[in-house]
Amino acid sequence: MKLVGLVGWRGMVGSVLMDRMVAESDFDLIEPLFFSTSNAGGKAPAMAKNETVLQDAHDIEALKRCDIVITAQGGDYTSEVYPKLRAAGWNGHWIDAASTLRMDKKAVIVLDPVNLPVIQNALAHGGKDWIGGNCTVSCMLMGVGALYKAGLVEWMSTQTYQAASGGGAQHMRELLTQYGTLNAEVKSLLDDPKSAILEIDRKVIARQRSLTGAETANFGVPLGGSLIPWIDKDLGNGMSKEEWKGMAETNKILGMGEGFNSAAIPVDGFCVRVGAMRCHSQALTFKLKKDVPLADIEGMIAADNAWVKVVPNTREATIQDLTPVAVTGTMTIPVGRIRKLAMGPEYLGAFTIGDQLLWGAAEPLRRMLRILLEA
Ligand SMILES: NC(=O)C1=CN([C@@H]2O[C@H](COP(=O)(O)OP(=O)(O)OC[C@H]3O[C@@H](n4cnc5c(N)ncnc54)[C@H](OP(=O)(O)O)[C@@H]3O)[C@@H](O)[C@H]2O)C=CC1
Ligand SMILES: N[C@@H](CC(=O)OP(=O)(O)O)C(=O)O
Repeated sequence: MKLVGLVGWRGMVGSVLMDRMVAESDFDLIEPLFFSTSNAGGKAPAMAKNETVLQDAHDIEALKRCDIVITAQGGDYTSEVYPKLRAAGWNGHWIDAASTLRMDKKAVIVLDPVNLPVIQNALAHGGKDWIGGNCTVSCMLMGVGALYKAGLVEWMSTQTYQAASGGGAQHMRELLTQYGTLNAEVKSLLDDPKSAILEIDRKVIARQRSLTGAETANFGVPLGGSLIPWIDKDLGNGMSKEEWKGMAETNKILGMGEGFNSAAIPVDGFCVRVGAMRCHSQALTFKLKKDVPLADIEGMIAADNAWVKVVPNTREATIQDLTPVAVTGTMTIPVGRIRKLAMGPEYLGAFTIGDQLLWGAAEPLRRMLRILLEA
């Protein structure tokens, strides 16, 4: 059995990964070796078999024992440990949730329902670095990858509605705490059906504007009852790094190079943080290369993979099935609001949602592990 090192397994992404690995009986196929950055020598979790002691995640010799390392520990860990491990001559497979290595020429961004041929080609050529994509990009391609595979997309514009979980566990806590704070501010007025709504509104905005310090430590500004139209670093050219990833990673996943060559498909738009918990939603506008009947488009999308689900473009189906509340904790990727836009028959609109901890982070890694075990 392959010795598989697991790093970052108790974090938020790592815990979702562990749950999925248990659900899919992946531990039956591997000898797991659990690592920790904070508790080396401690007891490994229940999934451990023969190796029941937590290893030091910075111990290169311990990592070198592994045939495969799968990490959701974060980018700083990858930046520090990966080069040392390779420099020490380790030739194993590195599967990583962090963005650090994504655009490295040797690395493949893994999303096998979309790019299995790219993965297989890299495997055949000795590829060893398998990196999970940006959550927004992965969830989008799980939904509408069919249109790209069919060569139909001239360009795509995205408007995202990204959940607090994308920032990490502390961001989710901060959002909920803010909601609680705002509710407490107007509780007595809410309890009184005769109170004036504009009085409630005035108190809420005053409290939102007075949120400071620990109350906004993670997002920097209030998110509860608001939104933040900037995610990740400022690239200095008017674009956020999250927006840059849309084009760069989409093209790389599809095997079209690093994303900004002349053959690349333009993908651009605005990435916005909203007060959802762990589902990223996005409104998509496509310019197709030709006019394709709507029924054909829906059929193509529905047939693309086992998880995508076309939601009829009706009010009732949309509000029931096309929301973060409906999708959270599920593997389903609904795609709805599919319709031709007023700009012309080649212009297509759609709306899609994905659990950013499942298809957006953990699941592509787990499936890459399976591909390696079955290779
Ligand atoms: N959050 C997201 O949406 C996405 C994240 N990623 C990547 O995954 C990385 C990890 O993200 P995420 O899982 O959110 O990070 P977490 O902060 O939840 O976990 C990272 C590590 O923090 C340590 N840790 C310290 N305190 C705790 C605690 N109380 N509970 C659990 N773990 C704790 C653990 O390391 P140890 O056990 O060694 O102490 C853990 O592995 C990110 O940095 C990013 O690179 C990728 C896609 C999406
Ligand atoms: N940036 C994403 C989360 C994330 O971790 O992305 P990446 O894996 O590209 O760093 C968000 O905030 O929603």
